[in-house]
Amino acid sequence: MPSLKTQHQVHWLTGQLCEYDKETIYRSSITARVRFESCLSLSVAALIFGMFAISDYYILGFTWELYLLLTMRIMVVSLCLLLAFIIGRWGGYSRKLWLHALPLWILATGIILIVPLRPESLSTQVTAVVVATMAFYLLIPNLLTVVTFASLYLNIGFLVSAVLFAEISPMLTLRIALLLIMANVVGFCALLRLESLQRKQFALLHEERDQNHQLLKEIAHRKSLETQLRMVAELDALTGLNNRGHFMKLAKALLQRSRLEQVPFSVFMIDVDHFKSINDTWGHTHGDWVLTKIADVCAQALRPEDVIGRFGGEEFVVALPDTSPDDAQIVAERLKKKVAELPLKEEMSGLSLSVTIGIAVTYPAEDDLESLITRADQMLYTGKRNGRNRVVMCSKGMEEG
Ligand SMILES: Nc1nc2c(ncn2[C@@H]2O[C@H](COP(=O)(O)OP(=O)(O)OP(=O)(O)O)[C@@H](O)[C@H]2O)c(=O)[nH]1
Repeated sequence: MPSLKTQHQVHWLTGQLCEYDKETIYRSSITARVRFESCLSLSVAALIFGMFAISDYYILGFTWELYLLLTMRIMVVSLCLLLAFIIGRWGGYSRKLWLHALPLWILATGIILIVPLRPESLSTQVTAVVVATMAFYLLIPNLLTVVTFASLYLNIGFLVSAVLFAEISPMLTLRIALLLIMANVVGFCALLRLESLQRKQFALLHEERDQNHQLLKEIAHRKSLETQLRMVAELDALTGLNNRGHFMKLAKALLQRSRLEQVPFSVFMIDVDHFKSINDTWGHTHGDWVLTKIADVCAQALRPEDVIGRFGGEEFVVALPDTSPDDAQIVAERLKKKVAELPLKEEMSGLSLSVTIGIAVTYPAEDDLESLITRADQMLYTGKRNGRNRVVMCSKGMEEG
């Protein structure tokens, strides 16, 4: 089993997985979370942005600047809420990246536009820009690349706007620039760490899941091999019946149970009559076919609790627990009849297929299996001697019938 040592390459600057396919899978896996969180945080950000209209009123009073600001805020809030709704319904990083970038750029534009309309409250606005920058990086879930560009746009735009409309001194410009750079560096590094950690964790989980999947496949493969091996060891390849060894094992267990339950136990030895001539006349393939058909008849005619085996060649053996001599006779006759009625291949129409069945019954089940089989075999050969196509019974204390 491979160990969990694969290094998951995360890009040092973007925090994204270097393998495109893995990055796509990662983005798809977080789609639902991204939709919900983006929708929520964008809505909150838009509403907070809108609420600053109150301070606009206190600073500007009913002036044309206030109306302009109100119009701008309403547009920004409406657009952001609309985009938050769209992202909540359909947004995901994997394909619609622009959809996630757009609200950040709209918010940034809104913040930049405040400077020319309220140049006297620049210090408050610097704080607002720093807070907005940190919110871009850390609160609104987005890709590092998307956030970085939106944040640079906000910061550079704000600085240029401050120089142009608030006419700040070079020294103040430098101080504000340094403050904004610091906010960006902190935000960028924090998000970079977060992004790469999340992806590494995801990649590890994914790898672990792959390995578990591989392990399950391996287990299933081994189980199927085991089943195949068991079948080879226990079943006859031609007929699918138990082979001799496995039959003996199962039949011994049945005999033991019959002994404990004090019920009769019967054994059939079944031999196909004149089977050699079937082989000689139609070939071994047809002979094999006949054997499989007889095996099917046995399987269908007997109870599920009876154990059937191929004893060798054209000879079958059946163990029937809780079966009295009378019942055994009836079952064997029925079996013989079903074999005789077997529909044969067209070219074998001249064949009258039959079996001879020797039965041995023990009650109480005091004999061992080997001696029961020997007695059934003796009955079988009695049947063969007496003309075949018959059932011959011998039970303990009984003469052959
Ligand atoms: N097609 C085929 N023939 C088999 C198989 N195993 C044994 N035989 C053949 O079965 C034949 C058994 O012949 P015999 O033992 O003379 O028995 P029989 O011809 O059925 O005669 P009776 O049992 O006395 O009625 C032999 O020719 C074997 O080669 C098998 O798996 N497939």
